[in-house]
Amino acid sequence: MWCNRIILRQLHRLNLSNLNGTLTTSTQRAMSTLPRVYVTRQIPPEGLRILRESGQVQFELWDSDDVPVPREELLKKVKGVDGLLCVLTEKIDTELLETAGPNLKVLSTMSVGFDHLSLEELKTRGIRVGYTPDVLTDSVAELTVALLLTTSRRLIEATHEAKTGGWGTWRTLWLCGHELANSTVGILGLGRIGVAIAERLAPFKVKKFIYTDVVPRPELASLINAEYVSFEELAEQSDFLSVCCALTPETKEICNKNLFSKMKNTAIFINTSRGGVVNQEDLYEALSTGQIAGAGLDVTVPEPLPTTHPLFTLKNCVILPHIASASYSTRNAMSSLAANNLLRGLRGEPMIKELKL
Ligand SMILES: O=CC(=O)O
Repeated sequence: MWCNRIILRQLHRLNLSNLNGTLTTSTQRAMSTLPRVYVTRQIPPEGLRILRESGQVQFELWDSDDVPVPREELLKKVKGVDGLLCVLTEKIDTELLETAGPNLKVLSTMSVGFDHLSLEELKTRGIRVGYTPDVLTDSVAELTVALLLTTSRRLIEATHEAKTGGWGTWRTLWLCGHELANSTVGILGLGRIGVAIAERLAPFKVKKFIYTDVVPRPELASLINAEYVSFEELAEQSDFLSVCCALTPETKEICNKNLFSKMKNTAIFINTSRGGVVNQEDLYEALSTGQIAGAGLDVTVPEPLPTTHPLFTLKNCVILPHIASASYSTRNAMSSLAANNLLRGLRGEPMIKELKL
């Protein structure tokens, strides 16, 4: 047994597809009894190393980071697997779970968001779900601050002007934006990320933090001295409104005409959660008519947003390609956590970060 484990670790380090036919029968037999796992993306190296060296699973991988696994291929590969490690581009729905069959007991997503998962279906089937909160909080908060400043101080417009000859003499009101000092910052959905954003914004001399959520979150709010307000008050009072809530049926398109029409016309709207919380037609209307001053979006519907989308025509809309957690250290941490969640789940142990279904 001990010997088999060592051999298996070594084999997993190698590309097994090149070894077919050279494995001894007993090793092949030992391997075929290991839980089968499908990994839907070439995840960062740390997570793959953990899976390989565990000696606990046999896994197949969609070996690309540039192209998501085609749905048809995914459905083929999940048949009979015991575990699945996915990213946010894969829809884990009834069809997929049905195709996977009853062996599937553990799903691990390399994301903090879980709107790509049919939680009800997973619960009904007794499938445990791991995800990757916390390890990305710093990275997402940092990017949110960067996006907020880029949008409010019009940095994209400014570099464009400098590069393309629009930079004439120094002008008194040219490219003026809105500053954080003495402002009110509103947070829609106060969780770990909202707190981390506020902590980073506070040194910019923000006057007041306000937030709204389904219920008050006094413990988190006390960390940043934030006041609980209604949704309407959040809209009316915020100079900067940062969306940090999860996408659920309740929050779908919650940022719509109703919200934008109540906002100040000097306000900046920032979304680093999910594109689905925003009605993009209403946002376009609000931005193009000057109802609000600007928007910074790291997330859209769909992703990628077609380059012909009207939002791309607006100077006061900064759009990033969903990169909030994209730092090397964070993506490796997410990959490790996803791999460890999966392995623990398959061992029947509590995961490091498990969703309560
Ligand atoms: O959007 C990123 C994530 O959910 O991890």
